[in-house]
Amino acid sequence: MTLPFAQAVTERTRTLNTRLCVGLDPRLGEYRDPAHLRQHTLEVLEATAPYAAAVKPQLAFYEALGLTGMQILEEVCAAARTLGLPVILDAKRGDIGSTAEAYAQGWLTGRHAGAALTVNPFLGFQTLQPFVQAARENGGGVFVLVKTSNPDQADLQGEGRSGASVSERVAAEVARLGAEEEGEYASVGAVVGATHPDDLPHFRALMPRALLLLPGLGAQGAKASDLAGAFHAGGTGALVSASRGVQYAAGLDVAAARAAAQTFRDELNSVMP
Ligand SMILES: O=C(O)c1cc(=O)[nH]c(=O)n1[C@@H]1O[C@H](COP(=O)(O)O)[C@@H](O)[C@H]1O
Repeated sequence: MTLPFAQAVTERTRTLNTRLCVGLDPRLGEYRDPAHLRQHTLEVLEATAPYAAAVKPQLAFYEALGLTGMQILEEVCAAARTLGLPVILDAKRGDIGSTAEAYAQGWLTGRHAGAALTVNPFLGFQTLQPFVQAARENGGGVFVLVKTSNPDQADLQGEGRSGASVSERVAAEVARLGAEEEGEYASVGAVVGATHPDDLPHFRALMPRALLLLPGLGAQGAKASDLAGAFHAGGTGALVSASRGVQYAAGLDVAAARAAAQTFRDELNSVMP
């Protein structure tokens, strides 16, 4: 039987001793044509899979190629499933409830059952419900944007008049949703940028049963050695993702992508609590 997303990730972290999430964000400008992009992306996926606890295709790069891109995305997801790799669909979706239902149907059910989706809570906490429900019913997961990795996140995510930042209010909702579920980690996780290492223990404590997704390793400047605060004892509870830093570690060299994934994995392992 297939494990639900959060358990599948945690199981893979323990079995393979890795908490790296390989991001697959293929940029057409790096390639001769979409066929070349497809081939390289699938090669990077296969080469880095042994070092990865999960894989995270960013939908924007596939959507940018229209129908061809969507076909490539489906192939990437199917290849990941064949390799036993949990898939995080990075789409940052969010909309009023009835529209959210359609997004949830498209990305968390059917062929994408068991996958996780990044979701944007900006329209209100009720709008998270269709995603959470679809994830729970289909053994999937959601990662709610709590504190994103970009420098200008504080425009909206910083402290407001109540004293609690928007990030902290979203974190409280993630914790509340997680508390509704049984098991070690809940289906509702959270994005917290790896670029905010000093904040990680705080958010870890605010969302004790959430799987945290930490983007920003490599290209955005985050360092594996600063990220221990996101993990629980035993080195579970978080995934650290790098996209450009793996896929384009040295141009299109697939061996370099594999080596970069291995190095990130080892650097993370060396600081685990
Ligand atoms: O949800 C995400 O994964 C995400 C959240 C965030 O706060 N910052 C962030 O960079 N990301 C995604 O993580 C990836 C980062 O790519 P690299 O900077 O190349 O590793 C991109 O696909 C981003 O969309």
